[in-house]
Amino acid sequence: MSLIDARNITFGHGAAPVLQNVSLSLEQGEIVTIVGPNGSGKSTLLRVLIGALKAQKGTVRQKAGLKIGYVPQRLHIDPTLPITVRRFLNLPLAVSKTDADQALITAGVAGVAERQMSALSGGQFQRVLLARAILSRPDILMLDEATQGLDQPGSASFYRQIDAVRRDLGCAVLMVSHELHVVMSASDRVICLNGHICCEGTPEVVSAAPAYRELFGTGTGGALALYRHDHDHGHDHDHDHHHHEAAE
Ligand SMILES: Nc1ncnc2c1ncn2[C@@H]1O[C@H](COP(=O)(O)OP(=O)(O)OP(=O)(O)O)[C@@H](O)[C@H]1O
Repeated sequence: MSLIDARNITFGHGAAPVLQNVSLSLEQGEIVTIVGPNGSGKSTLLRVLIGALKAQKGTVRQKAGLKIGYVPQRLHIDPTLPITVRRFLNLPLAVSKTDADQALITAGVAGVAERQMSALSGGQFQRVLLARAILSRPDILMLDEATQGLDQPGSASFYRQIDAVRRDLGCAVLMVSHELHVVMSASDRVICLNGHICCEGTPEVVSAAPAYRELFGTGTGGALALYRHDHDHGHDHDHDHHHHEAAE
């Protein structure tokens, strides 16, 4: 079965629904990106999927024993509170020194273990969060706008790291992002969310879809073609859209 399978999710923080009839499933090893405007329910959807929020309608089924490594959108650490990277990695569960060091290597920040969290650059900080998520040996890595505050080379490099981590752990990746061209190029599947799912499919299919263009314009087409790494294999999970032409 799928790692996670959400069907017809409806959720509201108050009276007005934020998510309406959203269905999504994730298969082993896939990289799926959720894009959508501010306030479109992306973070809320991730929190429903991990079980932090309970859907008012619909079901979320997780494969038995599923482990999710969650990298939040923001994590505020009080700068006056001294805490080393190594201590941080031992929260909430103690891990061995070897495992911690290995996770830092996998996340691309070998050697920062004894530094203060407050002394890390934005990119290093996000990689330490990634290392902490890796330590649980997740089946799914979930990243919520994990590259906020990084410049474009910084986030491109972060996403390359994610790809490497996926290969190392063999996990699936579900991420939320605003950076359409960088992220879409690295995804097997893109889901365009605006309270409901507007369109979904391969990056090419989504970027050509009218609903996507209405939300984001057509400006990313060229960049997408540039950044897209070549997939020479077929995607057998293409969706039923009729527009299969690549982005211009
Ligand atoms: N704890 C909460 N209580 C009340 N409303 C909330 C809460 N969290 C989010 N919302 C509202 O739910 C809607 C969706 O928020 P969400 O954070 O899921 O959107 P998002 O797509 O992740 O946005 P962004 O791109 O700005 O991060 C917004 O209108 C937001 O104000």
